[in-house]
Amino acid sequence: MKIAIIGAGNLGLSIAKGILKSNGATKMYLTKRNIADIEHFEKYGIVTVTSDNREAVKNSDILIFAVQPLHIAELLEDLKDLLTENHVIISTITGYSIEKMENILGKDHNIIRSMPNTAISVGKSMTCICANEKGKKRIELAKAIFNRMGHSMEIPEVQMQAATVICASGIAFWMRLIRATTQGAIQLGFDAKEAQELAMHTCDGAAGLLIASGNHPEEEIDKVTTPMGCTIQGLNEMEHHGLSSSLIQGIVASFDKISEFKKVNQ
Ligand SMILES: NC(=O)C1=CN([C@@H]2O[C@H](COP(=O)(O)OP(=O)(O)OC[C@H]3O[C@@H](n4cnc5c(N)ncnc54)[C@H](O)[C@@H]3O)[C@@H](O)[C@H]2O)C=CC1
Ligand SMILES: O=C(O)[C@@H]1CCC=N1
Repeated sequence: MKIAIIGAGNLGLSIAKGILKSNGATKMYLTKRNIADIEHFEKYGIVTVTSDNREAVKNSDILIFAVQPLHIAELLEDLKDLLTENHVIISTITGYSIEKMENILGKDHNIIRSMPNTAISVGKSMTCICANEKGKKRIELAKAIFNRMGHSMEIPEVQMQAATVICASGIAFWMRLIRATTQGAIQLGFDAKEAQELAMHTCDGAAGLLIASGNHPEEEIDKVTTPMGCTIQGLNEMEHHGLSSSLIQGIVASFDKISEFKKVNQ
């Protein structure tokens, strides 16, 4: 598979690392306007780093667009004469609809909209995807690409903004919870490094338990909360201070903000 990542910034490079880690390409182009800080990727034999998007498109089958929303329209206009019905065009652009892409490229292209997160660099992204009519035939291929780098879910396009909050911004929300747990552990006497190790692996274990068992979180909580014990004491104190409520309010605030972008972009 020949893959081009157009816009190798934070997310684009995370995807590149995920592809390299999973041996997901035979050839990979990474493009950026100023390539100085990504040239070292050429040490991986399959990677070509260039600021020439046209060269990357001409030599690739799968095109992953990861530029800021502001730049995508101009970029597609510049490249549209090179895009063929065989290309699989995958956008990661927040808030940029399939309709907008079709308005520039027409309906005869395989267009996939995706929402990965930065954990794609370590093969652990939760990636949501949807496709235009033509691209539906390629959605299994897109899922296979993202499944090599984590887990994917096909969703209706109307849920893309919500998926952005839960999965892409979600990485930051979970990081903050891990940091808070780390701070708590330091207060209880662990050094900073140990504290983070305890917090990260406990978090990983909690998610792993649910993924492997398919259980509801509360079922697993019931197994930990000894009556009159320390777990329920801690949990209830957290809830008195609004733990669940604060998370939900944050998620809704994030969604309100992304919905505002959408209005501005329309
Ligand atoms: N950072 C994240 O966690 C996530 C970001 N996204 C979306 O992915 C897109 C990229 O986000 P980031 O990587 O955070 O942004 P970024 O700003 O780090 O990366 C964008 C890259 O595109 C390059 N670029 C700009 N114009 C270009 C052009 N004409 N040709 C080639 N490269 C060009 C820039 O130099 C930059 O390196 C955004 O649309 C964002 O909404 C989606 C999910 C998660
Ligand atoms: O914070 C943001 O607006 C973008 C969307 C998802 C991740 N970064």
